[in-house]
Amino acid sequence: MTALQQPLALANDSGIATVYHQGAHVASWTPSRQDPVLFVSRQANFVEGKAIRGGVPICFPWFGPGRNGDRTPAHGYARTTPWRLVSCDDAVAVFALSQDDFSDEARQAFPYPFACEYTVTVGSTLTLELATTNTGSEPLEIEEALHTYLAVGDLRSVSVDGLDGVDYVDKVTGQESVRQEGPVTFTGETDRVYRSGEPLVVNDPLLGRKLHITMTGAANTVVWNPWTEKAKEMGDFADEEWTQMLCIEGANALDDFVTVAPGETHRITYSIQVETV
Ligand SMILES: O=P(O)(O)OC[C@H]1O[C@@H](O)[C@H](O)[C@@H](O)[C@@H]1O
Repeated sequence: MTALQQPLALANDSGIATVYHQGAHVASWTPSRQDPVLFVSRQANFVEGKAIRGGVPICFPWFGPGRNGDRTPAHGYARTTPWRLVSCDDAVAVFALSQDDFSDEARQAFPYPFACEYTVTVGSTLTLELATTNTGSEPLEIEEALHTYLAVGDLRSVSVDGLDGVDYVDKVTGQESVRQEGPVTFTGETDRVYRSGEPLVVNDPLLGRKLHITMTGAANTVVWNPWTEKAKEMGDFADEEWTQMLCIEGANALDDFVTVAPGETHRITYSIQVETV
Protein backbone atom coordinates (compact mmCIF):
# COMPACT_ATOMS: atom_id res chain seq x y z
CA MET A 1 0.00 0.00 0.00
CA THR A 2 1.39 3.38 -1.01
CA ALA A 3 1.12 6.24 1.47
CA LEU A 4 -0.74 9.36 0.33
CA GLN A 5 1.38 12.30 -0.76
CA GLN A 6 1.63 15.10 1.79
CA PRO A 7 -1.53 17.20 2.01
CA LEU A 8 -1.72 20.77 0.84
CA ALA A 9 -1.67 23.28 3.72
CA LEU A 10 -3.81 26.43 3.53
CA ALA A 11 -3.01 28.99 6.20
CA ASN A 12 -3.88 32.62 6.85
CA ASP A 13 -4.59 34.88 9.83
CA SER A 14 -8.08 33.41 10.28
CA GLY A 15 -7.46 29.68 10.08
CA ILE A 16 -5.52 26.70 8.79
CA ALA A 17 -6.57 23.60 6.86
CA THR A 18 -5.03 20.59 5.17
CA VAL A 19 -6.34 19.00 1.98
CA TYR A 20 -5.22 15.72 0.40
CA HIS A 21 -5.09 15.47 -3.40
CA GLN A 22 -6.77 12.08 -3.18
CA GLY A 23 -10.45 12.84 -2.97
CA ALA A 24 -9.68 16.60 -2.63
CA HIS A 25 -10.18 15.52 0.94
CA VAL A 26 -10.19 18.27 3.57
CA ALA A 27 -8.61 16.51 6.55
CA SER A 28 -8.44 19.36 9.06
CA TRP A 29 -9.65 22.89 9.65
CA THR A 30 -8.80 24.98 12.70
CA PRO A 31 -9.97 28.60 12.83
CA SER A 32 -7.55 30.81 14.78
CA ARG A 33 -7.94 30.72 18.57
CA GLN A 34 -10.24 27.66 18.25
CA ASP A 35 -9.91 23.89 18.61
CA PRO A 36 -9.94 21.69 15.50
CA VAL A 37 -13.45 21.49 14.08
CA LEU A 38 -13.17 18.30 12.04
CA PHE A 39 -12.81 14.77 13.41
CA VAL A 40 -10.32 12.27 12.00
CA SER A 41 -10.04 8.78 13.45
CA ARG A 42 -6.72 7.82 14.98
CA GLN A 43 -7.08 4.57 13.02
CA ALA A 44 -7.73 6.32 9.68
CA ASN A 45 -5.87 5.04 6.62
CA PHE A 46 -3.75 7.50 4.67
CA VAL A 47 -3.01 5.22 1.73
CA GLU A 48 -3.84 5.31 -1.95
CA GLY A 49 -7.18 3.86 -2.89
CA LYS A 50 -8.71 3.98 0.62
CA ALA A 51 -11.06 6.65 1.93
CA ILE A 52 -9.91 8.64 4.96
CA ARG A 53 -12.14 8.09 8.01
CA GLY A 54 -12.79 11.70 8.92
CA GLY A 55 -12.49 15.23 7.56
CA VAL A 56 -14.73 15.79 4.55
CA PRO A 57 -14.94 12.90 2.07
CA ILE A 58 -16.72 13.83 -1.16
CA CYS A 59 -19.36 11.27 -2.07
CA PHE A 60 -19.84 11.28 -5.86
CA PRO A 61 -21.31 10.24 -8.27
CA TRP A 62 -23.50 8.26 -5.91
CA PHE A 63 -24.27 8.24 -2.20
CA GLY A 64 -23.86 5.05 -0.11
CA PRO A 65 -24.85 2.14 -2.34
CA GLY A 66 -26.68 4.51 -4.72
CA ARG A 67 -30.37 5.28 -4.90
CA ASN A 68 -31.21 1.76 -6.10
CA GLY A 69 -28.92 0.13 -3.54
CA ASP A 70 -26.74 -1.71 -6.06
CA ARG A 71 -23.64 0.49 -6.44
CA THR A 72 -20.08 -0.21 -5.30
CA PRO A 73 -17.83 1.09 -3.94
CA ALA A 74 -19.93 2.83 -1.28
CA HIS A 75 -20.17 6.60 -1.85
CA GLY A 76 -18.67 6.41 -5.37
CA TYR A 77 -15.17 6.85 -6.73
CA ALA A 78 -14.47 10.54 -6.12
CA ARG A 79 -13.18 10.09 -2.56
CA THR A 80 -10.51 7.58 -3.59
CA THR A 81 -9.43 9.20 -6.88
CA PRO A 82 -6.63 11.81 -6.99
CA TRP A 83 -7.99 15.23 -8.00
CA ARG A 84 -5.96 17.80 -9.98
CA LEU A 85 -4.92 20.96 -8.17
CA VAL A 86 -6.00 23.87 -10.37
CA SER A 87 -4.93 26.79 -8.19
CA CYS A 88 -3.98 27.55 -4.61
CA ASP A 89 -3.18 30.53 -2.42
CA ASP A 90 -3.20 31.04 1.37
CA ALA A 91 -6.97 30.98 1.58
CA VAL A 92 -8.41 29.18 -1.45
CA ALA A 93 -7.60 25.91 -3.20
CA VAL A 94 -9.38 24.71 -6.33
CA PHE A 95 -9.34 21.06 -7.39
CA ALA A 96 -10.75 19.42 -10.51
CA LEU A 97 -11.95 15.95 -11.43
CA SER A 98 -13.34 14.73 -14.73
CA GLN A 99 -14.13 11.44 -16.37
CA ASP A 100 -10.53 11.34 -17.69
CA ASP A 101 -9.20 11.25 -14.11
CA PHE A 102 -11.22 8.15 -13.28
CA SER A 103 -9.62 4.69 -13.39
CA ASP A 104 -10.83 2.29 -16.10
CA GLU A 105 -12.94 0.56 -13.44
CA ALA A 106 -14.55 3.84 -12.35
CA ARG A 107 -15.19 4.90 -15.97
CA GLN A 108 -16.90 1.60 -16.66
CA ALA A 109 -19.08 1.96 -13.58
CA PHE A 110 -19.96 5.57 -14.45
CA PRO A 111 -19.50 6.04 -18.21
CA TYR A 112 -20.77 9.63 -18.38
CA PRO A 113 -18.79 12.79 -19.18
CA PHE A 114 -18.60 15.28 -16.31
CA ALA A 115 -16.28 17.94 -14.94
CA CYS A 116 -16.20 18.70 -11.20
CA GLU A 117 -14.56 21.73 -9.66
CA TYR A 118 -14.13 21.82 -5.88
CA THR A 119 -13.28 25.07 -4.12
CA VAL A 120 -12.05 25.03 -0.53
CA THR A 121 -12.01 28.46 1.15
CA VAL A 122 -10.34 28.68 4.54
CA GLY A 123 -10.71 31.40 7.13
CA SER A 124 -12.87 31.94 10.19
CA THR A 125 -15.49 30.16 8.05
CA LEU A 126 -14.73 26.99 6.09
CA THR A 127 -16.59 27.03 2.78
CA LEU A 128 -16.71 24.11 0.39
CA GLU A 129 -18.24 24.29 -3.07
CA LEU A 130 -18.63 21.36 -5.45
CA ALA A 131 -19.63 22.40 -8.98
CA THR A 132 -20.51 19.64 -11.44
CA THR A 133 -20.81 20.38 -15.14
CA ASN A 134 -22.39 17.99 -17.60
CA THR A 135 -19.85 17.90 -20.44
CA GLY A 136 -21.82 15.27 -22.38
CA SER A 137 -24.87 15.43 -24.62
CA GLU A 138 -27.29 13.39 -22.46
CA PRO A 139 -28.78 14.36 -19.07
CA LEU A 140 -26.35 13.51 -16.23
CA GLU A 141 -27.82 11.92 -13.07
CA ILE A 142 -25.77 12.22 -9.89
CA GLU A 143 -25.98 11.80 -6.16
CA GLU A 144 -23.47 13.62 -3.96
CA ALA A 145 -22.58 14.48 -0.38
CA LEU A 146 -20.05 16.61 1.42
CA HIS A 147 -19.67 14.05 4.19
CA THR A 148 -18.40 16.28 7.00
CA TYR A 149 -17.14 14.60 10.18
CA LEU A 150 -17.51 17.14 13.01
CA ALA A 151 -15.48 16.77 16.20
CA VAL A 152 -17.73 16.88 19.28
CA GLY A 153 -17.04 16.78 23.04
CA ASP A 154 -19.41 13.90 23.76
CA LEU A 155 -22.13 12.97 21.27
CA ARG A 156 -24.53 12.13 24.11
CA SER A 157 -24.69 15.78 25.15
CA VAL A 158 -24.91 17.22 21.61
CA SER A 159 -28.13 18.47 20.00
CA VAL A 160 -28.81 19.73 16.50
CA ASP A 161 -31.29 22.55 15.83
CA GLY A 162 -32.83 23.29 12.44
CA LEU A 163 -34.53 20.01 11.55
CA ASP A 164 -37.69 20.24 13.67
CA GLY A 165 -40.72 19.14 11.61
CA VAL A 166 -38.57 17.79 8.74
CA ASP A 167 -39.21 14.30 7.32
CA TYR A 168 -36.35 11.84 7.03
CA VAL A 169 -35.51 8.40 5.68
CA ASP A 170 -34.29 6.29 8.60
CA LYS A 171 -31.57 4.01 7.23
CA VAL A 172 -31.28 2.17 10.56
CA THR A 173 -34.93 1.03 10.77
CA GLY A 174 -35.67 1.16 7.04
CA GLN A 175 -38.59 3.58 7.58
CA GLU A 176 -39.16 5.70 4.47
CA SER A 177 -40.63 8.75 6.18
CA VAL A 178 -40.33 9.78 9.82
CA ARG A 179 -41.01 13.30 11.08
CA GLN A 180 -38.40 14.96 13.31
CA GLU A 181 -39.87 16.38 16.50
CA GLY A 182 -37.72 19.02 18.22
CA PRO A 183 -33.93 19.08 18.13
CA VAL A 184 -32.01 15.97 17.05
CA THR A 185 -30.40 14.18 20.02
CA PHE A 186 -28.50 10.90 20.10
CA THR A 187 -29.37 7.70 21.96
CA GLY A 188 -28.30 5.00 19.49
CA GLU A 189 -27.05 4.34 15.97
CA THR A 190 -28.22 7.21 13.78
CA ASP A 191 -28.27 7.18 9.97
CA ARG A 192 -30.83 9.56 8.50
CA VAL A 193 -31.38 11.39 5.24
CA TYR A 194 -33.42 14.51 6.09
CA ARG A 195 -35.40 16.27 3.37
CA SER A 196 -33.94 19.69 4.11
CA GLY A 197 -30.84 21.72 3.40
CA GLU A 198 -31.78 24.59 5.75
CA PRO A 199 -29.27 26.13 8.23
CA LEU A 200 -28.34 24.07 11.29
CA VAL A 201 -26.76 24.65 14.66
CA VAL A 202 -24.80 21.89 16.39
CA ASN A 203 -24.86 22.64 20.13
CA ASP A 204 -21.81 21.24 21.92
CA PRO A 205 -21.90 22.16 25.63
CA LEU A 206 -18.78 20.13 26.50
CA LEU A 207 -16.57 21.92 23.96
CA GLY A 208 -18.38 25.18 24.74
CA ARG A 209 -19.24 25.93 21.15
CA LYS A 210 -22.00 26.03 18.58
CA LEU A 211 -21.23 25.07 14.98
CA HIS A 212 -23.31 27.01 12.47
CA ILE A 213 -23.77 25.12 9.23
CA THR A 214 -25.25 26.56 6.08
CA MET A 215 -25.72 24.90 2.72
CA THR A 216 -26.90 25.85 -0.73
CA GLY A 217 -27.95 23.50 -3.53
CA ALA A 218 -28.52 20.66 -1.04
CA ALA A 219 -31.93 18.99 -0.83
CA ASN A 220 -30.77 16.76 2.02
CA THR A 221 -28.96 16.79 5.33
CA VAL A 222 -27.52 13.42 6.31
CA VAL A 223 -26.97 12.81 10.02
CA TRP A 224 -24.79 9.82 10.86
CA ASN A 225 -23.17 8.29 13.91
CA PRO A 226 -22.32 4.56 14.06
CA TRP A 227 -22.72 4.25 17.87
CA THR A 228 -21.15 1.25 19.68
CA GLU A 229 -21.63 -1.88 17.56
CA LYS A 230 -21.06 -0.41 14.09
CA ALA A 231 -17.96 1.33 15.47
CA LYS A 232 -16.50 -2.04 16.41
CA GLU A 233 -17.08 -3.33 12.87
CA MET A 234 -15.06 -0.53 11.26
CA GLY A 235 -11.36 -1.33 10.96
CA ASP A 236 -10.40 2.30 10.44
CA PHE A 237 -12.24 3.65 13.49
CA ALA A 238 -11.44 3.07 17.18
CA ASP A 239 -14.17 1.40 19.24
CA GLU A 240 -14.87 4.37 21.53
CA GLU A 241 -14.51 7.16 18.94
CA TRP A 242 -18.25 7.28 18.20
CA THR A 243 -18.60 9.63 21.20
CA GLN A 244 -16.23 12.15 19.60
CA MET A 245 -17.76 12.58 16.13
CA LEU A 246 -20.95 13.46 14.32
CA CYS A 247 -21.40 13.52 10.57
CA ILE A 248 -23.63 16.31 9.29
CA GLU A 249 -23.56 16.05 5.52
CA GLY A 250 -24.90 18.32 2.82
CA ALA A 251 -26.29 16.02 0.15
CA ASN A 252 -28.50 15.30 -2.81
CA ALA A 253 -29.30 11.63 -2.39
CA LEU A 254 -31.89 8.90 -2.96
CA ASP A 255 -35.05 10.44 -4.55
CA ASP A 256 -33.35 13.84 -4.43
CA PHE A 257 -30.66 12.87 -6.94
CA VAL A 258 -29.79 15.68 -9.35
CA THR A 259 -30.22 15.70 -13.13
CA VAL A 260 -27.78 18.08 -14.80
CA ALA A 261 -28.71 19.08 -18.36
CA PRO A 262 -26.00 19.02 -21.06
CA GLY A 263 -23.74 22.07 -20.69
CA GLU A 264 -25.29 23.02 -17.33
CA THR A 265 -23.54 23.24 -13.95
CA HIS A 266 -24.98 22.16 -10.61
CA ARG A 267 -23.50 23.55 -7.38
CA ILE A 268 -23.65 22.43 -3.77
CA THR A 269 -22.01 24.46 -1.00
CA TYR A 270 -21.38 23.77 2.68
CA SER A 271 -20.05 26.27 5.25
CA ILE A 272 -19.17 25.98 8.93
CA GLN A 273 -18.62 28.76 11.43
CA VAL A 274 -17.76 28.41 15.11
CA GLU A 275 -19.47 30.36 17.87
CA THR A 276 -17.88 30.12 21.32
CA VAL A 277 -20.47 29.89 24.12
O1 LIG B 1 -18.08 3.64 5.82
P1 LIG B 1 -18.41 4.67 4.76
O2 LIG B 1 -18.54 4.07 3.39
O3 LIG B 1 -17.46 5.82 4.79
O4 LIG B 1 -19.84 5.23 5.12
C1 LIG B 1 -20.09 5.75 6.36
C2 LIG B 1 -21.57 6.14 6.50
O5 LIG B 1 -21.80 7.26 5.66
C3 LIG B 1 -23.11 7.80 5.81
O6 LIG B 1 -23.23 8.92 4.99
C4 LIG B 1 -24.14 6.79 5.42
O7 LIG B 1 -25.44 7.32 5.56
C5 LIG B 1 -23.96 5.54 6.29
O8 LIG B 1 -24.89 4.55 5.89
C6 LIG B 1 -22.53 5.02 6.16
O9 LIG B 1 -22.36 3.92 7.04
